[in-house]
Amino acid sequence: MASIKTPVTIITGFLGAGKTTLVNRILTEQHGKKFVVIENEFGEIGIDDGLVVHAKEEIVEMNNGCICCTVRGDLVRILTKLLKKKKKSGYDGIIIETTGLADPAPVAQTFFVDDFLAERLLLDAIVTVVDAKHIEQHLDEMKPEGVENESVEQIAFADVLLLNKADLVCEAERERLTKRIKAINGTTNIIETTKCNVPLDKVIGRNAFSLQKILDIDPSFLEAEGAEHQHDASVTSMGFEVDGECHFGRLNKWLSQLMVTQGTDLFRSKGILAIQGSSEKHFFQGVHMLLSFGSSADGIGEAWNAGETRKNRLIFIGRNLNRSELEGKFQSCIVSA
Ligand SMILES: Nc1nc2c(ncn2[C@@H]2O[C@H](COP(=O)(O)OP(=O)(O)OP(=O)(O)O)[C@@H](O)[C@H]2O)c(=O)[nH]1
Repeated sequence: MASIKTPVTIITGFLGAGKTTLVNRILTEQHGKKFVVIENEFGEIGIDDGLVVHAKEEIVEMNNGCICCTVRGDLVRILTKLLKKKKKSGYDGIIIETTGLADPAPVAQTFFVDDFLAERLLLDAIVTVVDAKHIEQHLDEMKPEGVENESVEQIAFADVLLLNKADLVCEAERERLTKRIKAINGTTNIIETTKCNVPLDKVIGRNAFSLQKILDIDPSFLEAEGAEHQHDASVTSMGFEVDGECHFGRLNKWLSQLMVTQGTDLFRSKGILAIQGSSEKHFFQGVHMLLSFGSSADGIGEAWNAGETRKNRLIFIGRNLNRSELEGKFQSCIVSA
């Protein structure tokens, strides 16, 4: 007897575009559905678990590599495990948030080349979130020989595309960008958003993924070991964990300076922080030169538990980053006990 397949939505988009913002929207909106979210982060340590809203939904972290290459085996294992406990956990769908540097094609391929998964899962749509303020500089990047431009791939494979951060650009820029996006992907449905404010039925339950469309873009899509995906080695991720509480004034000054002096090369920065005198978990979010702060008091993540060791986790992704300098500067924001 044929059983109904479980829908899967892939949320992709370049670093800082608004993927987690969209996941948070899906997890908080009243839609009566339960989702399992698989979060994949680029780098040695994960931050996003602390940046998703505190929800009943299950969040599965994959932090030891990029979902489109090194940890694809892990993805198959996680999905297989989730399917085996579906009856018990009773979720309606699965959402996969890729890293900002992922090529979505190999992730999508997982649902066609693994027989067990192909029989039970339906790839509903690839939803690409685009940062209207910063995308052009990434589309324009010249990549080394054999390395794909991830931001182009993410747009090319989009079934639904959110042109996000509409608040940061004027209408003329949005029109220019829309033309550029259509030149890469003429069939995607483009929705302009601010903070991914989109009705959920525009992104979930779309049944929009078309295998034929993908085969037109990439004829080797179904070949199990299709074209090897290569990341741009000049883009690196630096993550570190530091115990203790930080001085907000010093931290703010350092990060603000960093965004100004290195904002072009610093694609993404984020961190979960313990701030002196506060029981909330604080976070910062940087996308190039834009920096913002927030805390668990805003409903993102949870406050520190009584007795929990105060630990700061930070990630910086970009080019020409100096680990010891970043770590040293952060250490100088720590208040001695
Ligand atoms: N001004 C503005 N900021 C936004 C918008 N959407 C998201 N942001 C902010 O952009 C930053 C990055 O958003 P995230 O949702 O974490 O982006 P992401 O794509 O998940 O980032 P990575 O997973 O690190 O690649 C956060 O500070 C968001 O609050 C928007 O529409 N307008």
